[in-house]
Amino acid sequence: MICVEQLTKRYGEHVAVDGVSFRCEPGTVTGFLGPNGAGKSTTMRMICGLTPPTSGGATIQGVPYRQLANPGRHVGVLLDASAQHAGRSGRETLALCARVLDVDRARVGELLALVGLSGPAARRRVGGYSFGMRQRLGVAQALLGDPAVLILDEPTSGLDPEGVFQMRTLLRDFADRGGTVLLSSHQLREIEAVADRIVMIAKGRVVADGTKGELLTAPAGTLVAAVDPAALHAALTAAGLSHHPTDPAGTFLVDASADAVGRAAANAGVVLRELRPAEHEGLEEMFLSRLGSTPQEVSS
Ligand SMILES: Nc1ncnc2c1ncn2[C@@H]1O[C@H](COP(=O)(O)OP(=O)(O)OP(=O)(O)O)[C@@H](O)[C@H]1O
Repeated sequence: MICVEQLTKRYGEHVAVDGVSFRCEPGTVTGFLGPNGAGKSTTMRMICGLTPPTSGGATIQGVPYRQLANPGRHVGVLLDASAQHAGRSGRETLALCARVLDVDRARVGELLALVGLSGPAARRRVGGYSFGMRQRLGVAQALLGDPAVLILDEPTSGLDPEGVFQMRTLLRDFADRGGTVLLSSHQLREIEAVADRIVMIAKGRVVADGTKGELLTAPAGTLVAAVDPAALHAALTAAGLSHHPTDPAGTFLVDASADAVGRAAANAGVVLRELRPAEHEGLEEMFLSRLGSTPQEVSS
């Protein structure tokens, strides 16, 4: 469990994070979204005790990060994949980390395999790794202490499509086994695919916080279009089905099931060219609508 209470960070006059509160529960993946400069990394750094908050606080498993004994056994953190010693191999990096965390060295090989870095890649120096390989190593490092909580800042950036899929599976499995995941990303499709909850911030403030079901509202009803929109309108009216046009081409959103709409059209002899359940608002639409219609300036 991660609890964030009224976290605030000021840099001089600039408020980078402004009274941010949210919770991440065991068994869930929380997607942490926001435009560039919104304050995601600063929030995560404060949760992990790397940046002192101006006010407010955060706990992991009920305790501030800095008070956790051997924190890597409780929380796995990936904030900056490039912050690894360039002269060590991937295997050496994890082996050293295993000693520090006092975990079984056998886990090193297991985790290298899990993130797709076994074999020759494990023996190469990290300085020669691509950014995606460093991300993979960083995730392996975060998992090494078998923590109950993961805090990952953009772990899928730089990953190839297979890596993105593996990461999604890995995080889903981790949460399904009772783990708590806080994950920031700009890849909205990834967040939509893996997250149970969404916390979105803009200009340092929370602008959305809820389950995917709560935030990505599904308009009830059916979308229907006919070769003759006027005839369809008449058929829906005759059947007593409430409806309104959604585009100039004559597609209607009907407040009824597809069965009922199809029957009304068939009874009136109306030829349909489209009949489907209305789709929910996607994460991209939610993201843009929460930012407002005007283009955002990057916070400076
Ligand atoms: N050490 C610092 N000194 C001064 N300002 C800072 C510092 N760290 C961050 N900021 C400012 O705080 C704001 C939030 O930055 P942060 O890196 O947390 O945003 P972010 O949401 O992670 O952005 P991105 O998606 O681009 O990574 C920005 O305006 C940034 O310039």
